Amino acid sequence: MTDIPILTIDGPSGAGKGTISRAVAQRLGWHYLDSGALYRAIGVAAGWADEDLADHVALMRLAFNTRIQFVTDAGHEPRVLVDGVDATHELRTETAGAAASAIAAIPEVRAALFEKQRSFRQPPGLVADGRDMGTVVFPEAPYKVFLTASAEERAERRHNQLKQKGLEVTLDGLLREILARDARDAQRAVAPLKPAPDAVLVDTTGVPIDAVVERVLSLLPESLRAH
Ligand SMILES: Nc1ncnc2c1ncn2[C@@H]1O[C@H](COP(=O)(O)OP(=O)(O)O)[C@@H](O)[C@H]1O
Ligand SMILES: Nc1ccn([C@@H]2O[C@H](COP(=O)(O)OP(=O)(O)O)[C@@H](O)[C@H]2O)c(=O)n1
Repeated sequence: MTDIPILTIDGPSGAGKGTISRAVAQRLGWHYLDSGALYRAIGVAAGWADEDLADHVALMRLAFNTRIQFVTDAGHEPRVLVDGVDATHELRTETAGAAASAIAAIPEVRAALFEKQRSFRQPPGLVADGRDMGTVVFPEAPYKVFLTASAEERAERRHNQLKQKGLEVTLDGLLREILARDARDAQRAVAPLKPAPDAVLVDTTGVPIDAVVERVLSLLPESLRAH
C-alpha cells in the first residue's frame, strides 16, 4: 500500500480544486477523492433526518452509516448517491456547502470519515481534494498542492457555475457566504484549512484551467506523468 502515489489538492472554496483534481486524475489515470462531497452528503443527510447539530454522537453515527456512492457512467456527469438517492444537484448548492462546513467542524464526524477517505488510496494512484488532505488524512503524500485564488475571483467562478446549473444567486451574497465559510474552515480547532508545510502554493487568479493543470502535473516526476 505504501508505494501507491498520492497527490493532495487542498484550498478554499472555488479555488478550482475539483476541476483541477479531476483533470489531473484523468491525465494520470489515477483515482479521485472528492472529500468535500462526503461532508456535503453528511450535511444533507443530517438535514433530511432533521438531526440536531449539537448531538455529536448522532451525527457521528450518521457519518458512519450513510452510504455515499460516486457513480461515473461513461459520457455522463458523475453522480453522487446518498443512501441510494441521487443528491448530485442538492450537494452542489451553497446551502449544502454551509451545512457541510458546520458538520465538518465536529471532531466525531471527521473521525468517522477518516477511514472512508483513506480507503480511496488504490493503485495506480490517488488525487485527493479537500481541506485537510495534505495535513491530516494523507500527511505522508509525496505531492501536495495548496490551490488559491482571490476571493472575488472565486465568488465570480462559483456564480457562473451555479448560474449554468440554473441556480439563481447574487454575486454579493455568494462572496459573503464564501468568506464566511472560509473563515469557519480556517478557524476551527480540528483539521483547519491551511497549507501543509510541504505543500506547493499555486495561485490560480487569472490563470486559465489548462495552465493550472500543467503546473500541477509539472510537480510530479516524469515517470508518473508518462501514462
Ligand atoms: N483557473 C481557473 N480559471 C477559471 N475558472 C476556473 C478555474 N479553475 C476552476 N474554475 C471554475 O471555477 C468553478 C469552481 O471550481 P471548482 O473546481 O468547483 O472549485 P473548488 O472545488 O475549489 O470549490 C468551476 O465552474 C470551474 O470551472
Ligand atoms: N477535506 C475536507 C473537505 C471539505 N470539508 C468541508 O466541507 C465543505 C465543503 O467542501 P467542498 O470541497 O465540497 O467545497 P468547495 O471548495 O467545492 O466549495 C468545506 O467548506 C469544509 O467545511 C472539510 O472540512 N474537509
